[in-house]
Amino acid sequence: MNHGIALVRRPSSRLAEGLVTHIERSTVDIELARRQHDAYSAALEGAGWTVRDVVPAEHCPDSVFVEDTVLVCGNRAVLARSGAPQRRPEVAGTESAVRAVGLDVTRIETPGTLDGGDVLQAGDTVYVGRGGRTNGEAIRQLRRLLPDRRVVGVPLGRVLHLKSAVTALPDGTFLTWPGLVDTAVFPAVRTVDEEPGCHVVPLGGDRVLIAASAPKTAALLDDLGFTPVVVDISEFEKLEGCVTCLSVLVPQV
Ligand SMILES: NC(=O)NCCC[C@H](N)C(=O)O
Repeated sequence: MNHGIALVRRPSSRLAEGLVTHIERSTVDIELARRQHDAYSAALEGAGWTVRDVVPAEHCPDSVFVEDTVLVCGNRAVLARSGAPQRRPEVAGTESAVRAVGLDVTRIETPGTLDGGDVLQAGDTVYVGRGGRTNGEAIRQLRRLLPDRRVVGVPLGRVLHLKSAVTALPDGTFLTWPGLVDTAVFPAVRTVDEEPGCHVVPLGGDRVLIAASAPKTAALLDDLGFTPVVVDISEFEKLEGCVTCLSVLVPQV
């Protein structure tokens, strides 16, 4: 079964210089990161996604976190404008990739700032984290760009992105880690026991991508009737990355 296209972007050899905001910097093993990225891509292929590489951006240390550069909603791609100015050059390569896929392209314009990691879609609702990378102006712009969606702003606490704190399961429930975000706006919240456990990517059917650093949550998902697809992304976690941020899924419509 082919679920659609998964955009990924190979790590820059400058990955270790990536931004860290809420955690201590630790040493990144670039060779291990490359192997983990290959395994991540293979996991997507194995779950029925056609993996396409966005042209690498060697001069951008954080470019592997391709999710932050674009929001894909149906046949539309909204190019992001990061609240971290050093990440803005990453968008050009993503623009070429989403145009090649045939998506209709718009963009967040100045003074709006938005990272794709702040956007969580569930049904017709688009939750947008308001924090260090995404501002109210971008949320306003998204409402105009996605008139058929309900756009809900969510104030963030001490966390990089909305999807660092909450993600959605295919059954309509939300996984969260306590204290990072006001969960009152989300229906059917499940609190997990480990921080990386609140980062999941539904891959189609009952498969759910989750990091190896969240074994208790992987067991919970299995117990709830999902099939966890486990990937080790330790080198990306050292830069505040999680399973969501290493790809952009473009489901077949
Ligand atoms: N969506 C994501 O979770 N992105 C992770 C981005 C990590 C990167 N070091 C950054 O601070 O921008």
